[in-house]
Amino acid sequence: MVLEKIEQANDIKKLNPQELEILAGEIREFLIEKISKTGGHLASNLGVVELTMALHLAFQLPEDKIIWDVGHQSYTHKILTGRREGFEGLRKYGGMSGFPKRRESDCDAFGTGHSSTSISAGLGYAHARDIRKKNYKVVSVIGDGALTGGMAFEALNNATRLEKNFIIVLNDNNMSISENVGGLSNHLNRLRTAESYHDLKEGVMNSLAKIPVYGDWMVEQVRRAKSGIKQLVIPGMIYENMGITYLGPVDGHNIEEMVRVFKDASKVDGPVMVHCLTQKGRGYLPAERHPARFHGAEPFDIETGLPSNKKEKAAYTDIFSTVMRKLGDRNENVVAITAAMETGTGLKRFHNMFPERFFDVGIAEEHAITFAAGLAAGGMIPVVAVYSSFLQRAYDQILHDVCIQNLHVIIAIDRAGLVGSDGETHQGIFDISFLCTIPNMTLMAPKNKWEFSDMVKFAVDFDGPIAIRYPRGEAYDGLAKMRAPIVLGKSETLYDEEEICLIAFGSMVKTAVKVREMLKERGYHCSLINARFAKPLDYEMLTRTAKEHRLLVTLEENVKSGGFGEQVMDYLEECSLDVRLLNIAISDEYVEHGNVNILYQEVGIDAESVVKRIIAEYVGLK
Ligand SMILES: Cc1ncc(C[n+]2csc(CCOP(=O)(O)OP(=O)(O)O)c2C)c(N)n1
Ligand SMILES: CC(=O)[C@@H](O)[C@H](O)COP(=O)(O)O
Ligand SMILES: [Mg+2]
Repeated sequence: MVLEKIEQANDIKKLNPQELEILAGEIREFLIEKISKTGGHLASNLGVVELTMALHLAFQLPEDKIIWDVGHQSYTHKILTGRREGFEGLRKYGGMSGFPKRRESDCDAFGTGHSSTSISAGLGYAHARDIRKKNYKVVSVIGDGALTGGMAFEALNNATRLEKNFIIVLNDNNMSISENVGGLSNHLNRLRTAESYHDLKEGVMNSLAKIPVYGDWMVEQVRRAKSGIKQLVIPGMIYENMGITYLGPVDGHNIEEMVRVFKDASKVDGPVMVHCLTQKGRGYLPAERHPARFHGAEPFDIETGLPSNKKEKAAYTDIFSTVMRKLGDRNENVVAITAAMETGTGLKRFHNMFPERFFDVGIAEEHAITFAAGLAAGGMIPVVAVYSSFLQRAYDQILHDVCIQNLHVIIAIDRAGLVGSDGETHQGIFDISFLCTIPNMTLMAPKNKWEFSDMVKFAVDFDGPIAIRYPRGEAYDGLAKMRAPIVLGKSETLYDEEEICLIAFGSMVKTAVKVREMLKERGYHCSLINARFAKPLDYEMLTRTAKEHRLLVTLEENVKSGGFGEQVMDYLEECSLDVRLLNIAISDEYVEHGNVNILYQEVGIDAESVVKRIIAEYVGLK
């Protein structure tokens, strides 16, 4: 097997052209086989096999810096840098990450997970190189989806002041997770159909040479032009006008051609964009046909392409999808917004039913929030559905555009809490802390699927900024009969006893039910409150429970710092309420990838760990 000849970075350079072709096939087989078992970002990776090989042939690692945008397409890069074995434990606890990590390899120049950072980071690297008088190449690889993110444009704008070489490889597969949308995508579509870089180059030179008298002189001038790259009428004029040399389009599955163009690009002084055309999912028919389904794939059967594990229960995302469809029907002012996560956030059905009230704004969370603020100011009821970790990008927009003006924008925060295999970049464990610092914001979290549905309806009838956080995966269907109406800033008492009072927020109610049962078995008496609101807090409930219990325990799937528990603590202190308080939350650290049940144990918020901590605390009181 040619693949076995690849043991470390740059081994690929020892292969002959026939072996390179075989290697591309073997890498694809390897990826399909491994990801069918572990799950992972299959379609994006199948699309960049040749592109990655060409980069590794044209550049020298780890001296040269390749910076992957998002990083979900870095699997071939991992294989070519000696990490083939790591695929056994891909995205598993203690195993190899699905994203580039500086601590994993010196060939991973920059850690990622979130989109549209690669040009900024690459530009930083390039300036650092020049200031420190080093001589390496910097290559940022960005997808057409990631290029829709504001940061990418900010970086392109800034890159034009660079005088030395900096290569931006645009991996254009005409897809984000779903179909890529917007003006940029239209622009790239036009470039896609332009003549290829090489044909154009040859064509231009031949035509020039035929011009009488001046032809040869002109060819010579072009040859001498900036950096020796011969370009005249370039389809990527938008980049050229900005001061970024554009080379393309290039066939992103032709290794030889790409290596030639990358070498050409290395000679350019200043920023240069190489536009490569690739096919998402290439080489595996189900992924070619359904690139969105195989973007982030669960384990699947290779023959059929169908998921290996059957989904038993509805996810919170499914409930959201149903409620949004109903609300869209009931209220024609309801509009839905996603930042390129139509499928992931469950808005596909809303899109199909109300296309004129659905907006995919591209990978642009900051814009999504301010756009929603504008819609609200204009009389609509916008619902922005967004993953917790991506919402981190829009802090200022929530504060400046939504909350100062007290606008009725609803933020549906999916993937709030630990998400599992995507790891530290994607864990949604900061939103309680960053949202509760903002005046005028209201933050809720449901205990189960019915309450979630009630909360979405409550949010639509509300007036003002309001967010609902809910976790990835299965919606809890316990406590079905407990369905008291939602009242602003009011909690729900589920069990009223004495001694210990568990006050749980959102997803932690499910854990708290288990904790309470375990404590009861050990002879403790336990109240259980479903907090429902982290902001505003239920002050009346806190005052009462503080007086009636010896120990209050807050539970949340968020970092402790600035979280629900710390706010409860502040209130108890402010009111000099004399009761012992234990905050169950995630400590001040990033949580790596792995199965969420393992992660709960790791961070100490699983039922067994919580029971141990409560008993230790309570015993200490006696
Ligand atoms: C800030 C942020 N928002 C959303 C995402 C989710 N996301 C991951 S990959 C992706 C699409 C990227 O498209 P593209 O860059 O074209 O890469 P492709 O998968 O097509 O190779 C999105 C929306 C993210 N990682 N970061
Ligand atoms: C790379 C990325 O950001 C997304 O593809 C993400 O992995 C999707 O996560 P879910 O599987 O939770 O939708
Ligand atoms: Mg793409």
